[in-house]
Parts: sequence; structure tokens; C-alpha cells
Amino acid sequence: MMRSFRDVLQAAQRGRPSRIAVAVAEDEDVLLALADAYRHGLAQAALVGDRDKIKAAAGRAGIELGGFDIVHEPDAKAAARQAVALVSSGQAQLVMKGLISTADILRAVLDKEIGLRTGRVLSHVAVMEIDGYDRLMLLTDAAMNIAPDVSQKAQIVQNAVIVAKALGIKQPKVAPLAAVEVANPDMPATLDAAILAKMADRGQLKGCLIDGPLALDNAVSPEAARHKGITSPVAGMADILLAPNIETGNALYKSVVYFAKAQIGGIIAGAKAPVILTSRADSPQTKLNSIALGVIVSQLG
Ligand SMILES: CCCC(=O)OP(=O)(O)O
Repeated sequence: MMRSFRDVLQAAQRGRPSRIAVAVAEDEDVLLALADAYRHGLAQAALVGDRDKIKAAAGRAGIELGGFDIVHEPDAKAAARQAVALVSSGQAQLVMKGLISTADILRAVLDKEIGLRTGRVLSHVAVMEIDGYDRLMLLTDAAMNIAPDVSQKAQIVQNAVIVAKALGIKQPKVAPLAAVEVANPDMPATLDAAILAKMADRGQLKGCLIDGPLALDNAVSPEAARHKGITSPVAGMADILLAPNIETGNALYKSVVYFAKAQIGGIIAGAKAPVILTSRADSPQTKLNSIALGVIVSQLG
């Protein structure tokens, strides 16, 4: 089981090098991460974007672009489509978000003609390495599904389970988060969590153990769960945190980065190929973590 991003990087290095199609690549931090990924033997890249701006960003970052192809497309939305088309045509294995909004890259990923739809719900899965925890923890969905209903949440869990398996977590424990630990008809997140737990009891959710609702403290802290008298196989031991909505997920993602200085990486799962998707403001290290994560998920088979 992988316990750190160093483990994830090493696992990604064991596979064959992947080719990443980067949408709007004119960003220093994106190029720094790609140069590192190239140096580690993880991936080559097709940089789709404005050629002059890509070269200028590479110059500012002190990067040689020798190992990369540039596909000149100055319009951001067209660049996103080109990057996705490179993957759907088999010329690359992963897409990466560059200097473009999440909504614009996802529009290309969901495009009926050249997109990467599978019929499944697509969802963002973040992996967090937080000081003081002996395991990697997953968080979903911080970036894509705004207010998922319970059946979408079930599919979001299944996407996260696939990523957990790629990390070597055999039977991930899933905590659907809420503000309290009891089902309360006035709090829809608690009802969804209770339904998901019952769906798991009845075998409707595969490959994981779910219990909830759980508040964040008793999802990740055995002491907090004990203190509140919660007995549950998931309490205090969660591997996957299921956010009730995008605001909770996005704030939790950014709070572990900015307050806890955690290592993080993220991808969109559920498409034909992983989409490496971080915040534009995330560090080159986070972008490298996400590339390594995308590579191991894409090589699951
Ligand atoms: C995984 C976070 C996605 C996000 O919030 O992206 P931006 O900060 O670039 O909007």
C-alpha cells in the first residue's frame, strides 16, 4: 500500500512512460512539473497552446523543451479540444489541465464528438498526504460535481474506489461527510450518507466499506469517534472522504493545502482516460504528484 507521494512516484516510474496532452500549456508551474515528470521517466508531453507564450514560460522557468512537442493553438477552448482529441485518438494517454479554467477543460472532456465520456459519472478525486497520518487519504469531489444526488454520489464513491485500489488500498473505508453523525431529515447530506451506508450493506456499492453520516473529526480521528461514542468500522479510519457538495470538497482541498501544508494531487476519474486536474494556483510539486497519480491510474488496465 502506498503511504506517500514518494511511493506513488516510484510506482509510476515502474510503468512504461506515458504521453500527456496538456491543454493551454503556457504556465511555468505546469512546465516545471512536466519537466520533472520527464526527468523521472514518467511521461512525455504534447504542449497544446500558444507557441510563443509556451516558449516564454519555459524560458522564465529555465526549462529546455527538447523532450516535448508543441501543438500551436492560441485559443484556450480550442486548445482544450485539441488536447482531448489527442487522447481520444490514442496519441496520448492522459489529459492535463494547464492555464485554463476547470469548466473549460471539462467541457472538452465531455464533448460528444471528441470527448472521453464513458457513460459513467466523471468526478474529481484528490489524494492527500497529511502530516500525522499514516496513510494517504482521498477526497471527492472538490472540483466537478456541484450538488450530486445520492445516485451520483454512489458513482463518485466507485470512481474513488478505483483510485484507492491503484494506491494499493484493498478495501477502502468511505466516510460520507456531514455536520452531524445522525440522520436528520432537515440535513439532506445526512440522509444521503445514511442511504449510501445502507446501499453498501445491501451490496449495491462494491469494493469498499461505507458508514455515515460522519463529521470530519470522527471520520479521521479515532479519539474523536471514541469521545462521541461512535462505534463504526469507518469512524477514525476513513480512507475516502465523500464531500456532500463541491463547496465542502473544494474548501477542504484548499484548507489542507494552505492551512495544513499537505501534499496533494488530483485527477478526474470515470472518463476513458484520467484527466490531471489541480487548481491553477497549485504548486509544481502538486502538479507532479497529480501526474504520477494519473499515470498509475491510467496503467491499471
Ligand atoms: C481541484 C481544485 C480545482 C480548482 O478549484 O481549480 P481552480 O482553483 O483553478 O479554479
